[in-house]
Amino acid sequence: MNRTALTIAGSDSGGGAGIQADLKTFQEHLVFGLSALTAVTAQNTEGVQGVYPVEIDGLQQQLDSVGSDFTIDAVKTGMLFDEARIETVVHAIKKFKWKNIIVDPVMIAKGGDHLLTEEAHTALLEQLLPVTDVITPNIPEAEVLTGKTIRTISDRKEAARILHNAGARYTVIKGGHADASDSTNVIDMLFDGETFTFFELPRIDSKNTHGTGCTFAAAITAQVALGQTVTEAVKNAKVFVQMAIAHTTSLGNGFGPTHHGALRQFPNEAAVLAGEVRQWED
Ligand SMILES: Nc1ncnc2c1ncn2[C@@H]1O[C@H](COP(=O)(O)OP(=O)(O)OP(=O)(O)O)[C@@H](O)[C@H]1O
Ligand SMILES: Cc1ncc(COP(=O)(O)O)c(N)n1
Repeated sequence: MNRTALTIAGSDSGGGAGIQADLKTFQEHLVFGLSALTAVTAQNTEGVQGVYPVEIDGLQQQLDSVGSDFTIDAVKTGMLFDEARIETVVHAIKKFKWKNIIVDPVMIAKGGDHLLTEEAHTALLEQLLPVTDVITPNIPEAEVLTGKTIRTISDRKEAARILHNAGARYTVIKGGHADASDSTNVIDMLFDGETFTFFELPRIDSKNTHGTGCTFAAAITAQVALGQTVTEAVKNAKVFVQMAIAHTTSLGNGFGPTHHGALRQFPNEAAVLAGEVRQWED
């Protein structure tokens, strides 16, 4: 295990999203996980009970500690909380010349709690996007970042172009949220600035989807750290998260976490699933 990935995100005490989802996902890929916490959340499957941002000095020192000591193969950002923390993260990315920056623009937890202040949206667009390799918004996040309503695939394409023009080399607009074009399948769309690539698998009817966005972006990060192309990374991450949703064991009383170890536990099923991903370009 000689590849490393750094997650810069919030802690989810419930273990299904945030730093915990990221580190579990890195470990499942045999990538050594490093972390810098932006905030501590008191959270479970029923919601977010409290948000406690880490002091800016504390965040900066974590980034300096890992950046000055480790070679980092890929970096993932999740909950960044506010503009000051975004600036601190962008400063570290530039200072340590980190490459392979995967940005999950986490804004609102499933229960509706804000994990990023509204004032920080501009900082995300103007400061973080120019250093971003892959951004992975869900549909509501893509709508906020682009100011466009997204209902159709063609709306999604337009949003991806806007995010590309804002600096993201690759944009993945995920389809977990209401996808008018097809409700029995979930389509994730990748844009590299020229080509749109679509990845489709059946929608799983489950309420245990807490942390799917974090897990998906962390799997992309791990795959990229291992040297995969972004296209392969997105496809493999989709299989990883599909397995994780398919094998949840309802933990907690609300929206339960996914099973991060499912692909390892059921390798034959995962191999079959990998062959079932419908992938096409446009
Ligand atoms: N019910 C589902 N069945 C199958 N795949 C799903 C389902 N929900 C989400 N996914 C997949 O999980 C990943 C995350 O998608 P989603 O759009 O839910 O992101 P998100 O909203 O950021 O996640 P979160 O709800 O954790 O914030 C994508 O790869 C998507 O295809
Ligand atoms: C610390 C932290 N980071 C990210 C999420 C988003 O995950 P979800 O939308 O599945 O609640 C979260 N709930 N908590």
